[in-house]
Amino acid sequence: MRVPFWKMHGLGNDFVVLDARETALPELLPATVRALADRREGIGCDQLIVLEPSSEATCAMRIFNCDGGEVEACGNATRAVALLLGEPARIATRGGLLATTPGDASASVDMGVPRFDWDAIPLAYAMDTLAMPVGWDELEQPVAVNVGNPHVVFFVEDNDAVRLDTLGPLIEHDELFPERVNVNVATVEDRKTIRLRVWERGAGLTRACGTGACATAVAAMRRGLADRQVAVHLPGGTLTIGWGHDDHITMSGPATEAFRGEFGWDDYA
Ligand SMILES: N[C@@H](CCC[C@H](N)C(=O)O)C(=O)O
Repeated sequence: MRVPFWKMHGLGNDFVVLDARETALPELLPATVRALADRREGIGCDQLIVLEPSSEATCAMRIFNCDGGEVEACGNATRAVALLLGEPARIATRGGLLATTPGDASASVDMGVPRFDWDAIPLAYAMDTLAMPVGWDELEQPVAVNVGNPHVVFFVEDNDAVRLDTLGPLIEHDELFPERVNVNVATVEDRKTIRLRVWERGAGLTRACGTGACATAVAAMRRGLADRQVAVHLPGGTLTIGWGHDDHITMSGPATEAFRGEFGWDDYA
């Protein structure tokens, strides 16, 4: 079976997008996801995205990290899919129903309402999620936020100096996080500007993470460090994040189609 795909990215966080809205695909096993995502032997991506039909939305979007695991949310991929759909849409994800508005090589997404209760993150036991009494070396007292998927956010003097390649996996796999966690290290430049690096659950260091930008912006706003709209600068570029008085987060930023192709399913199954 030949399967067409789009290769897309949002600020360098890249995706292989498969369209199963009209023609169903065979069952997607974790090993197939890993093989397609492999940058040496496969097509290569941080996340594999599958579009499916939905009775409640324009389409459903399934999200798989490059380690093969299926997850609830991906901000950058939602903007990429918004661009593919080409008109205002509602996209059903495991993390919630998202309203999207495409622009010219960009898109805005209503990312829904963030959650802060310890069991909604989820954490293994009850604690204050605005200043968690935990630490890993120089990373201490993070904020925990669920924006469809789980995040912890550490505010530091200089986020470029943090050894995220070693601390990220330690924190991701800590038993405090029963569903693992995305790890954000952020430096607040001023009330409208944040610098961010992200260790993504199931994908490692990426050029950008849309949900990480949302979680970090909301965490900074809850801590009283930032205004209700901020520019979040990631290694791959900048996202604008707002947290409205209706409690909804809005994310705006670029999305890019890199190329299209097709592959033989049996080569990866
Ligand atoms: N790159 C994404 C997030 C992808 C999922 C994440 N790694 C998780 O496991 O929750 C984004 O742009 O939000």
